[in-house]
Amino acid sequence: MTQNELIQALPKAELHVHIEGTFEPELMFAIAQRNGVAIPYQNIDEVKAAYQFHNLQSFLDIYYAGANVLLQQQDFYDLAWAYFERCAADRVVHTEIFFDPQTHTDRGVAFATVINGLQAACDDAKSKLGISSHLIMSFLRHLSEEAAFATLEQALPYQSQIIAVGLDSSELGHPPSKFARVFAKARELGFLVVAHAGEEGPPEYVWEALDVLKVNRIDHGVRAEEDAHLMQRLIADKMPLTVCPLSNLKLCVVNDMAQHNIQRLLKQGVQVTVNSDDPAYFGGYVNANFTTIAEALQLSADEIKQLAANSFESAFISAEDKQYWLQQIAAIA
Ligand SMILES: Nc1ncnc2[nH]cnc12
Ligand SMILES: [Zn+2]
Repeated sequence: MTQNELIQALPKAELHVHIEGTFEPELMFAIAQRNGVAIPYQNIDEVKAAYQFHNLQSFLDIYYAGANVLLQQQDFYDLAWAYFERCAADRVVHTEIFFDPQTHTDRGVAFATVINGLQAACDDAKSKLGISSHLIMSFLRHLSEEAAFATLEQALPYQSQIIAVGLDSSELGHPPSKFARVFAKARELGFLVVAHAGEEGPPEYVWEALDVLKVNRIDHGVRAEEDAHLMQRLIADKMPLTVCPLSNLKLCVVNDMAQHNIQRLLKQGVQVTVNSDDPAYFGGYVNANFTTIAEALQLSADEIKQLAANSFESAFISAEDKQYWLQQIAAIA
């Protein structure tokens, strides 16, 4: 079996994907047209030409603009369904999907419109494609903690459909500690918690995510490598990092995939996983992330299998389900 055949054959879980970041230009045009919303592009080539980023913020500006065309429940359904079809093609059998309610509610779209559309697609993914999923509601960290509290309040009627809360958007200048109280409240209510930390931000932000927010997983976390004590802590706690290689390359977190630290982190015993983050913007879904690092870093078959196994170890699924998928992985030669 070639490396790419192995990657294709392995069952995988995706734990770091923003549903708004799966918005392919073709679907964006179709939804813009049916909703009568103008977009600042004439055609698909113009869209793709605009996707040149030099840091996180330059991406976020374009990402939030793209989300503006999403208005109806059907739009959120179509967005998520298109993503699930990509999962099926990549043998992603379980996915934990971020959505950013504030990106939509701040434009006057009801919370119910967003979550009902996404949930209907999750239900169909289970019944038609056999893909299980969870939703993770992410707070936008460039907005206030008060706004995050208001969003948490809006989510309460849907709590059974939301496994965790997260923290995303512009990292620098918005440390995890800014959201200490709202995360404490979310934990008290029974939500699991995750946070983007150590993508562009320093190791101190990863410490805060661990010690102040008390996260169950760190999203990105690649800058943790700069702090030896933090590395020891992540390893001792078996703290998952949801790493997104193509994202890191496109947002200039790394300059060259051959320099990406995911293999070093793996070798040191950090529980790293491979994820797509915003695949419509960064050039590929889960398997493209795997194949790109496998080639650039010369990953061994065992390392590739370990990364797939880590995705289930790190998922918010039952011990029985973890065991089942780990056995499936072990059975692949
Ligand atoms: N990579 C990323 N970092 C922070 N916020 C995001 N929102 C969508 N993608 C993101
Ligand atoms: Zn992300």
